Amino acid sequence: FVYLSVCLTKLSLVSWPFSHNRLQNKHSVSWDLPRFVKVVEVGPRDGLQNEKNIVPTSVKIELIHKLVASGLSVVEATSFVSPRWVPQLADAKDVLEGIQHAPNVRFPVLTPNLRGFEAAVAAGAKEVAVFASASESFSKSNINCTIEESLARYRDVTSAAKKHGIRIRGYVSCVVGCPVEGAVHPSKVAYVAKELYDMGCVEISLGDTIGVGTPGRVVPMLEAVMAVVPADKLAVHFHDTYGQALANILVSLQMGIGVVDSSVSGLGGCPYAKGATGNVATEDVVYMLHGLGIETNVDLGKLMDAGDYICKHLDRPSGSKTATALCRLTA
Ligand SMILES: CC(C)(COP(=O)([O-])OP(=O)([O-])OC[C@H]1O[C@@H](n2cnc3c(N)ncnc32)[C@H](O)[C@@H]1OP(=O)([O-])[O-])[C@@H](O)C(=O)NCCC(=O)NCCSC(=O)C[C@@](C)(O)CC(=O)[O-]
Repeated sequence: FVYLSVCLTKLSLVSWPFSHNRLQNKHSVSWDLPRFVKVVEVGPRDGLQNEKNIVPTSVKIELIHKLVASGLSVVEATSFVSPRWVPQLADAKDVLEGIQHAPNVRFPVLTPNLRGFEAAVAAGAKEVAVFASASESFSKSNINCTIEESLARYRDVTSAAKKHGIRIRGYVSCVVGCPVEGAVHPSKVAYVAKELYDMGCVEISLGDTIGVGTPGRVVPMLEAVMAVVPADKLAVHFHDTYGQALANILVSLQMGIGVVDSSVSGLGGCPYAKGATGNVATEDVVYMLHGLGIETNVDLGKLMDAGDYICKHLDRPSGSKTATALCRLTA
């Protein structure tokens, strides 16, 4: 009986979407949620970049294929950064050349400078991402330059990308807090986001790199950014260090965001952000979105298969609460 009632509760949570209209409230945050959310899977890049033991290229490629098989249409594959800075991703060229490219699936890769961009294009990249920071200290520790220097580099990358017809995404890190400077003012985030948007980034992903944000801090940050960049050009990227990521995603959706970054099994952490844990788990995000009646085109079972594959390889339990709970139910 206990088993049955747990299953029924689970089913009811998954299959009875919220009535969007019934839940209107009086405040600025609305229950008018999007019908579809694009989930950007960053596990193979953000998830693996911090792993000490080198993951074989073949395992990275198989992981990417499993993620695609689950229905994800954007999988960030790797980074063309200095192998001295991120040894785990030194096989970027082999990963990008080894994956099976499908017509409706995009595989963006991180490029910190023109050199990385050129290497990515030579390996077949059709989409790249540049990554700036809203915090001066984090910019220094992550890419060894000031915010302004990074923006100058990215102007070179974006103009080269335009010539090649390559889609370009921009990240802003430390949108709520910085591991060195503490709280980051929303105006700094808005400034960097607008610069990236103006230079031609078609989507700006706002990263709570160390996962310190709460909805109370995320809402004013988004308000500041949305005053200068349209909401439909924004994505959110939460790490789950303090267990706030799903709450932060929910308020972001309520404010009109329709793109969410996440990492299978909650893998991740930035090598240059001490103490930061993984991204919010994709399985948890998909479970919440489906529970809200929001479509993602992602098959949760197949996604869990991808998570299981990489967790077995890394010899660690999944960081996804959803995957853990559903595995227990079926054990
Ligand atoms: C930007 C640099 C290269 C500057 O690094 P540098 O040391 O200042 O620059 P450099 O020009 O002196 O280059 C150092 C070495 O790297 C080489 N190099 C130079 N560029 C490249 C390249 N593209 N690809 C391959 N190699 C490269 C270069 O040739 C040289 O080689 P060496 O002479 O020592 O043999 C370095 O700091 C770097 O690679 N940083 C990347 C760090 C990184 O990937 N961090 C994690 C990203 S996660 C993040 O930012 C947050 C995000 C996006 O996930 C969102 C969030 O969570 O909030």
